[in-house]
Amino acid sequence: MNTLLEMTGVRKRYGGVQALDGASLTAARGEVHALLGPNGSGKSTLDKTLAGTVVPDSAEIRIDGAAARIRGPRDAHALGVAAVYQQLSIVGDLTVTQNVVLGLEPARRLGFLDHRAARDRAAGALERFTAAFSGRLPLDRPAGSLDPGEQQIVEVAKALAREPRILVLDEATASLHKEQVEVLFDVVRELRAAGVLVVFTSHRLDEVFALCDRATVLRNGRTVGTVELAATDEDELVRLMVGDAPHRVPRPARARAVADPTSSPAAALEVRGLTTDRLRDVGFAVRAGEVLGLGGLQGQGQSELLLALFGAARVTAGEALLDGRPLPLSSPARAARAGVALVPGDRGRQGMFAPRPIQENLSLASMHRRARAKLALSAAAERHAARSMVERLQIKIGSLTDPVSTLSGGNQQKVVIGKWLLDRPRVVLLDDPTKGVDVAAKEEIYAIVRGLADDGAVVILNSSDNRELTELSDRVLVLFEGAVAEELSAEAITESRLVSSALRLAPGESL
Ligand SMILES: Nc1ncnc2c1ncn2[C@@H]1O[C@H](COP(=O)(O)OP(=O)(O)OP(=O)(O)O)[C@@H](O)[C@H]1O
Repeated sequence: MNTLLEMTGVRKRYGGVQALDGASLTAARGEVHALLGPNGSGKSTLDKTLAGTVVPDSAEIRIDGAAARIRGPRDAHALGVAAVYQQLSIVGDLTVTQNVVLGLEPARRLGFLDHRAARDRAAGALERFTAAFSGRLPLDRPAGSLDPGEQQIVEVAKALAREPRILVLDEATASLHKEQVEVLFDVVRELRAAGVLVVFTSHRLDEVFALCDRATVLRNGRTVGTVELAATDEDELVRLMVGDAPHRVPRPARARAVADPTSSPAAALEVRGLTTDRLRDVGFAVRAGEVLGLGGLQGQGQSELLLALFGAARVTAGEALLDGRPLPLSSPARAARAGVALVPGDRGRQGMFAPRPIQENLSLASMHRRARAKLALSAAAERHAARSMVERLQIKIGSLTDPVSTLSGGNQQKVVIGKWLLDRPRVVLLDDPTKGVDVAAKEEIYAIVRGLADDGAVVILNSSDNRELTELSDRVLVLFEGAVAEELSAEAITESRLVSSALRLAPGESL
């Protein structure tokens, strides 16, 4: 093997948490190497150690056989390491070009930045995303005006402009549309052919199998093994990731009675003619105990529909009835009081209060309900409820009183989910809930969602993961351009059918 990178004995402690406890990683040039592990196992910390944004307590790093001292991002850049994280670092007010050249040192002429050279360099990096992509990124627009997927692409372009020999992609596909993921993968394959080492972190095992050559698995801050992906399967990987603990909650024979109109009660939630800036005349009915999936290409109004039902979009026409009574669509506070909960996809902005303690975040949703019942929320009750959710979702924390911002990405998302599920809502709106959540916790979340439905809640699920839609939905509405284009009944919900419905609706729109 043509080894390019060797990291051994990497240790990092944050306060009471031993994030890395002697982790190691050995990878070759011209390889796409996956870094896998449950939430909080230390993947991001290892990525950041390599990129110089985390300084480890101890580590031995060799690049191309030579000892490497990485004490900051500049050291990493000098050694040819560039990294892309899920949290964007682009500056919204700067143009795409300015962002891509940020941190590079473009030629200076007579003391001034040579903007043409900078622009050429940015264009060169964006060019790698194939003509289809770069043509769609307006180089002179403020990057803040682009959609999250495009912003993520700018981030990758920024890393490529450094012409790295090691590229770290840490959950870099999380905000991309499927089509954008494909283009990114083509770029990664080109880099591999050119001898670059790509270290790829993702919770999407389908992506890992599609793209990577080998995988190193971390658990509790230690490396538990490195495998050739061609010689392994998903079960083996999951076993390595979660150990011998039972990780798959057996799928209960879900009562399909809800799908049988003759045996089920009338619709609990009825939506009629719902129209907003992005929705056109959306109508459907959901029974209590039913999980309604939302499918289609991403960005066709699925998130908007959930926001509208949560009172967070400007509804210009239409109405929703819950158990025959009008559901207030004018504010999230009123929707929440009526028993509607939204588990948002974008946890950073909508789902939590990052600087506040974990236990407070877990109990915020239920607070108003208890206050209304004139029950004083004792600190002990808050702690007890939070503790049980932490155990159920295996949220990896130091202490319940630590700020949420200290948790790993996937564990933050678990807090957002836990917060709403503690409240036993009547209508549960899930917007890509398990993005970035590890396989074991995903199964636990699925079990909780099914449990809520079995207890009679109305569940509406938007997911970019077709497998998740097939696992959970009793029925799927396929959306296109803000309208319901097709309805798939239980028997028709397969991954291939979901993909073909989405694509068939948008001929020529696959990018
Ligand atoms: N800045 C920080 N302060 C305190 N603790 C931290 C900090 N960053 C990470 N940790 C802790 O270190 C551990 C490892 O976190 P890390 O982000 O590396 O995990 P991960 O494997 O990338 O998780 P995920 O899959 O959820 O992204 C976690 O328990 C996390 O809470």
